[in-house]
Amino acid sequence: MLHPIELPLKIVIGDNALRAIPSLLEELGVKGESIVVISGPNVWSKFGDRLRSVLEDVVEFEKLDALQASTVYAEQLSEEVREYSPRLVVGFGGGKSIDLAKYVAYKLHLPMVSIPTSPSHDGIASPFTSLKGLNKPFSIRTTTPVAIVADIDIMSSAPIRLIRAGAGDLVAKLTAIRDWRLAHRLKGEYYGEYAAKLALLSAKHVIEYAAEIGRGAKEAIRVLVEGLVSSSVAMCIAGSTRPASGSEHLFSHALDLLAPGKALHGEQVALGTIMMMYLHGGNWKRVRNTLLKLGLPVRARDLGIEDELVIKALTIAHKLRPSRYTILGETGLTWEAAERLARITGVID
Ligand SMILES: NC(=O)C1=CN([C@@H]2O[C@H](COP(=O)(O)OP(=O)(O)OC[C@H]3O[C@@H](n4cnc5c(N)ncnc54)[C@H](OP(=O)(O)O)[C@@H]3O)[C@@H](O)[C@H]2O)C=CC1
Ligand SMILES: O=C(CO)COP(=O)(O)O
Ligand SMILES: [Zn+2]
Repeated sequence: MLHPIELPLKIVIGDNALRAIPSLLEELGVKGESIVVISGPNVWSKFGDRLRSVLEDVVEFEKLDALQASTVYAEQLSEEVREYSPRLVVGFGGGKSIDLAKYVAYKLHLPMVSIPTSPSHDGIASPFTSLKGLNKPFSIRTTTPVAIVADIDIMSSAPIRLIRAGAGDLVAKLTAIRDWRLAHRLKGEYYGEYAAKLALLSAKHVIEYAAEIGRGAKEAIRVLVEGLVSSSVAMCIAGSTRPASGSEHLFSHALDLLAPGKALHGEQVALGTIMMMYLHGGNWKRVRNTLLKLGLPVRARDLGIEDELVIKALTIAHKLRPSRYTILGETGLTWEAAERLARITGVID
């Protein structure tokens, strides 16, 4: 079977990285052309002027609102963008804006540039998009950003909760990789050792700097962003989210169905990692301590999620993506096993 790998062409990370945009657009052959920027209202009111000042002398641009990460909204936005006949689409903001821009670019067969304003998850350089309203709660493949501009000044000003969530999404690779290896051994699933090692490296990287990231220290945000990019690249190489998403993500997807909007993606997968590490027989206490250092919640209660919902999520998680084998097995956990797991690991009282 062919295994095409699509990688971003250019990744610019650093202080005031927005200044690299004019030359980047020239390299991409869109100087003097029309482009569309998709961005949310908070981000645009905070940083819109900065982006405008680097774009206005180089391209004609239209800014469209990123309001909802849903398929209905993404389809509507695609039709609006089509009317401007742009040569390129930019996503400027958190996960919602980047995901919408990836989807629109995919629908219109356009290149996409990712300009994340928060280090909140590892979709910033990957070809995967999470939208509500799909008939599955997990991401779909859309388009790999042709370039990523990660401005550390802007990203380090994101709310601390978003920063910590991004670190949680990387800690999750500890169990995602174990699940992938298990699926390879038990089910003969393709396993890419290089992609797995790269994803694992991103987790080890944030664990080493957990205290600094937890405080939101600017130098540590760069470490976090590099980890997020590295995990994204692992997904590009694997051709799927397998190196980045295992049973801990299934648990989070189950919570999204049962308790939508309560907690951030990275917070939920981090909580899942404690429990899935216990099931894998690994050092779950070390995972828990890392989350504490990062300032991430280690109890469902601290995320406003009732104990009962945690147990329920654990019992349905295995059904959400039956093609992806994990430590939860094909039949999943009984209510009693799920309750015991959540109690032993301190996720519920
Ligand atoms: N593709 C993938 O692999 C993945 C995608 N996701 C998806 O990403 C989304 C969540 O992303 P997330 O970034 O957590 O949330 P959002 O994109 O919803 O952003 C959260 C809030 O933070 C604001 N914000 C972003 N950056 C800054 C900043 N620097 N300063 C101040 N405010 C800021 C946003 O403003 P505004 O409203 O202006 O945007 C928004 O109000 C979900 O839709 C989730 O499904 C999650 C994991 C993986
Ligand atoms: O969140 C992701 C990787 O961190 C994407 O995973 P899913 O494919 O499970 O949505
Ligand atoms: Zn994730």
